[in-house]
Amino acid sequence: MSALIEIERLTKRFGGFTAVDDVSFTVGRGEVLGFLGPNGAGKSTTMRMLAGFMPPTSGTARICGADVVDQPVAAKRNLGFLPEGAPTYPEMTVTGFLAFAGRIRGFKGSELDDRVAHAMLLTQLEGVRLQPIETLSKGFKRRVGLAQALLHDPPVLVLDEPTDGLDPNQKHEVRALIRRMAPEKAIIISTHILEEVGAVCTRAIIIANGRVVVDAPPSVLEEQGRSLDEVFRRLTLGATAEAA
Ligand SMILES: Nc1ncnc2c1ncn2[C@@H]1O[C@H](COP(=O)(O)OP(=O)(O)OP(=O)(O)O)[C@@H](O)[C@H]1O
Repeated sequence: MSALIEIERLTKRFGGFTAVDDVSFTVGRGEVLGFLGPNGAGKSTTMRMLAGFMPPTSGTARICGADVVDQPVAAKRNLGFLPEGAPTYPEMTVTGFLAFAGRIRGFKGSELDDRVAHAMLLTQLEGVRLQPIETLSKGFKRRVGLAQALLHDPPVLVLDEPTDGLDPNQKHEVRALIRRMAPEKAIIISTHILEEVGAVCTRAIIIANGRVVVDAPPSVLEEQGRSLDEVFRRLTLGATAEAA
């Protein structure tokens, strides 16, 4: 079976600046891809294009075979996307926002209630279910975004820094949740926490200046006698200095 995520020669230019430069890779079911790179490397821009939030300058992205530009509804049906930052609609309560997201996905009645309750259970949000999102701490806001991404149990998850702002216990919980879901899904997570890659990822891609510089399982990178931290610095320090 073909890969659930297919990115081919994806490129994004902002004026004369190339943020994502000819990036190609695929992710199959059962893979958790760690997407790494220094600040400004192009991770969020790549994820936004894959999620259909930003049109590419050139190249294509497909989710379960559906092109994110030409077949956006089919692509989004199979995608859960956690963008950077906090969920929109800050004045909504947690359940209000998740029910709204569920209705947009076409759920109603008891199925909608069940999906909202299950997503809150997975992300441990029951204690704040009636609180407006704007009054939540950063970590809880992050978990609301994650609950929204999981609501329809999609086969593809694209999670931009899913553990950003979480306390150590919650980081542990979210990593365990990703590992539990992994066999059935294709998952991309971006992170700056290199230990997270060893903990949850089956594969790591490092990008620098918008280009892929490494694509390998974390164990292979570490087998070369270097820690992932060393590999990261060796491959990206030059790139950052060049860009500066
Ligand atoms: N809408 C935009 N207009 C102009 N430049 C942009 C826009 N969005 C992103 N960029 C630039 O593209 C580059 C890549 O940004 P991106 O947010 O994808 O990086 P990142 O790898 O996710 O970084 P970080 O680790 O800091 O989140 C940066 O130089 C950024 O300033």
